[in-house]
Amino acid sequence: MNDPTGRFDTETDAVYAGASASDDPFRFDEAVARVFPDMIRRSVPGYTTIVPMIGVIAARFARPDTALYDLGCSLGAVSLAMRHSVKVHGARIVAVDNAASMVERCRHYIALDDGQLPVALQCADIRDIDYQPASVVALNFTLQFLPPEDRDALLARLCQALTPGGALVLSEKVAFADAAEQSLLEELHLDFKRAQGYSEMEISRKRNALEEVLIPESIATHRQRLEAAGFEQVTLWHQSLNFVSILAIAPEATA
Ligand SMILES: C[S@@+](CC[C@H](N)C(=O)[O-])C[C@H]1O[C@@H](n2cnc3c(N)ncnc32)[C@H](O)[C@@H]1O
Ligand SMILES: O=C(O)C(=O)C[C@]1(C(=O)O)C=C[C@@H](O)C=C1
Repeated sequence: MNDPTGRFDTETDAVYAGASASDDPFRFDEAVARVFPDMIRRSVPGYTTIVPMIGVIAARFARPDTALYDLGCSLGAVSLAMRHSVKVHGARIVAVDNAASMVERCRHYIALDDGQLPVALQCADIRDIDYQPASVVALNFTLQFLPPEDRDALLARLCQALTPGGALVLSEKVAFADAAEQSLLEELHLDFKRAQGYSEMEISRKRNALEEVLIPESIATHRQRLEAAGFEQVTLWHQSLNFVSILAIAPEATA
C-alpha cells in the first residue's frame, strides 16, 4: 500500500523535551508544524495505517466532478493519500486548515508531489467555509479539537454537502464510559508513547497542554451524532487503543 506518511521530513519531536518548554495550552504553531510527521506517528497508534487506508476508501467512494475534502489537513498526508489513489475524472481535493504554519508547509509538500488530481489549499476555519458537492470528506483527528457544541452543526452540514452514498471518514481519540476500560486503554496509550521514546516529562507536559484543547468523546456519542446528522451507515472500521476511525455513509438518493 502506498504510504504517504513516509513522504515527509522526519525531524524528531522534542516540543515538550527541553527545560524551556512552555506550559501553555497545546497549539498548532510553528514548533509543532516543524516536527508534526514525527509527533503524530509517535503519538497516535494506527496513524500510519489509517492515512493510506483513507486513500483506499476514497478510491471506492470518489465520484466524477465532485470535491474530496481533507478537513484539518495539517501537512496534507490525507490529501496526498487520496491524490495517489483516486482515479475518477474531474475529482478535485480541497484541503483546509486554520493553522498558518501547517498550511505554509502543506503547500510545499503538495508542490513537491507529482500526483495528478488538483489540490486547492485553504487557510480557513472548517466551521466557516461553504461546502461544494463532495463524494468524500475526511476529518482525520480534527473534530476532537472543535468545541463539542460546534460538532453537531458541522457534521450536519457535511452530510448535506455529500452526494448520495458519499463517505465521511472520522478519526478521533475517544474516551470510554466504562472506567476500567478507559484506564486500561489510556495507560496502554501512555505505554505506546514510552515505547516510541517519549520521556515521562514529555508525556505529562503534553497531556496537560492537551487538557481542554483535545476533547475526546465516546464511540457511542460519535455514532449518535453521525446518525442525527443524517448518515445512514456508520461503521467503526479501525481501532487501536483509544484511537478510532469511523466510516459514515450518506443516504442514497430516493427515487
Ligand atoms: C491532529 S491534526 C490533523 C492531522 C491530519 N489530518 C493528518 O492526517 O495528518 C489537527 C489539525 O486540525 C486543524 N484544526 C483544528 N481546528 C480547526 C478548525 N476549526 N478549522 C480548520 N482546521 C482546524 C489543526 O490546525 C491541525 O492541523
Ligand atoms: O492524545 C495525545 O496524547 C496525542 O498526542 C494525540 C494527538 C492527536 O490525536 O492529534 C494530539 C496532538 C498532536 O496533533 C498529535 C497527536
